[in-house]
Amino acid sequence: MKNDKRVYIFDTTLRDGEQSPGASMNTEEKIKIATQLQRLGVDVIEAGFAAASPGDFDAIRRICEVVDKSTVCSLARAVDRDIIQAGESLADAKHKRIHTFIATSPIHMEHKLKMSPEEVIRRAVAAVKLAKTFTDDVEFSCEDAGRSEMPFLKEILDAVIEAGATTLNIPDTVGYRLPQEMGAIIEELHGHVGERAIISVHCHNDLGLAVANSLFSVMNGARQVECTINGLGERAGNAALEEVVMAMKTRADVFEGIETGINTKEIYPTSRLVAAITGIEPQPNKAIVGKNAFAHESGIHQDGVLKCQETYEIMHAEDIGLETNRIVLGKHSGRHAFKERLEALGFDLSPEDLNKAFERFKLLADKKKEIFDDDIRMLIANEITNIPQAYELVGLQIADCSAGVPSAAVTIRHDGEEITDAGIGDGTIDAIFKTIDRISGHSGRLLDYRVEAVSQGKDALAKVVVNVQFDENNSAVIGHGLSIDTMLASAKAYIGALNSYLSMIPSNCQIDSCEGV
Ligand SMILES: CC(=O)SCCNC(=O)CCNC(=O)[C@H](O)C(C)(C)COP(=O)(O)OP(=O)(O)OC[C@H]1O[C@@H](n2cnc3c(N)ncnc32)[C@H](O)[C@@H]1OP(=O)(O)O
Ligand SMILES: CC(C)C(=O)C(=O)O
Ligand SMILES: [Mg+2]
Repeated sequence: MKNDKRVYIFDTTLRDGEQSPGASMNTEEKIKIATQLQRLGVDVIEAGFAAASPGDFDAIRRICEVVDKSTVCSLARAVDRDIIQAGESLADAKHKRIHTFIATSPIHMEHKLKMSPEEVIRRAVAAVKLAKTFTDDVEFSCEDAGRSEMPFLKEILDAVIEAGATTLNIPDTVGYRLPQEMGAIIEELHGHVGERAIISVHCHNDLGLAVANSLFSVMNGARQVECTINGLGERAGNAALEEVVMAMKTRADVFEGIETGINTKEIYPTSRLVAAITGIEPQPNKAIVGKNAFAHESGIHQDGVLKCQETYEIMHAEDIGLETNRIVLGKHSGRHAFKERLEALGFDLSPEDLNKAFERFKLLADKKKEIFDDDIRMLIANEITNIPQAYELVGLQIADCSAGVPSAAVTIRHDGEEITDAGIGDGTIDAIFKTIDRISGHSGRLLDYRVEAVSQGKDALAKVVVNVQFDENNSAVIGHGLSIDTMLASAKAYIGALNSYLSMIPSNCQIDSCEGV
């Protein structure tokens, strides 16, 4: 490791990030992001490419009005017109940088630029000199440095340092390099440049190595890292700022006191803002800012985390500005996590009831991807009640009601015996309720029927509430039913109402003995 400890974070979300297909942002949106990037503590905000369009020029100009701590940077080809526009776009910046670039790899020089290496050096020097007339802070990039020849890189870097460049950026423009290779390139260039300028890296993610390559570069002397929020950027994107920063923080033992100016608690809010504005959501399993990055789904992990967070967490959700980690209840969860969530929701169940509830929870989790708090509340309210379950639904079959007569076959357990019957109705629900009436011998009058979705998603539970009057001398009773299937929830609700009704009448007053009373 080299001695100097400060690594500058150069954010290019508004420039290279905007080069992600579909990520174009308008001026107001860019201002919001720039303001948040400053709050995050980035050292340099690359606000755009002034010559690209009047809109880009205007956005850079406006960003200069609101950003006063971070340096605002404008990108330009090694072309006079671009550099003049970059300089003009930064006129009002408190701290300004012009970033000029030209490709240095044989393939780019020959086929794209159609320039000799000598011409490329001449253009680079002229560009830096012109940029210097606008600001002292000039960055020069050797585009496609990852595929450029080392002697030529050294030659052009010497020339631009002489012309006044203060930061030398070494981009792996096409994401070709492996971490050890990138580290070796940076080590050699850092050794060559010494204290004459800051070495920067700009890694693309074509092989998924942008962050690794950036980290190896830092280990070998790079003191500026160019990166973007959520890893946005041309093609497969750039190195993700949040990953670079959190890797150096979490593995401070390896990075030996390396520091950035980033307030990591602003990482998550910044990520959300960029996702909301660009409409590009990080994948759920994306490191640091993905929806699942601090979520634990399986019972063994949940148990471990509940006992000691560090068993399965190398950093904490709070470090990046998330309120807390997430224990996701689902089919892989165990009793510890389930009990903990019940207690958090205010349920204090006996061990026996907890076991009962856990069994129901597992059955539900087999059918539903994620169990939300509302699902649990309903599950408990519905299943752990003191109402004796005189009748219990065992099975339900309904006939296709798109043509013909709606019908239902219902199996109910009563007094240890399973009874099956079938009936027809004016609709499927009517057929279900009438069949339950036939089996139980109680005839209910449906006063109200309501159905609503509990929790979120396509597989949300259906909650059915019925209000039924089973005899004229008693008031109506409410029944609740919960299932991912609305018909099943309806049958459960109706049977629930029946059980409530039966629990209200004297226990010796069974239907047989009450007949004729
Ligand atoms: C690796 C990167 O991310 S580089 C940055 C990418 N960003 C952008 O391209 C920003 C958006 N770009 C644009 O709006 C346009 O491309 C503009 C305004 C910059 C230029 O548009 P045009 O003048 O129509 O040129 P066009 O884009 O078609 O071609 C690029 C030209 O610039 C030349 N060029 C490319 N890079 C450089 C450079 N760094 N320095 C000098 N010339 C360059 C090319 O050789 C080509 O020149 P030619 O017209 O003589 O063949
Ligand atoms: C303009 C340069 C720095 C760039 O984006 C790249 O080479 O990827
Ligand atoms: Mg780039």
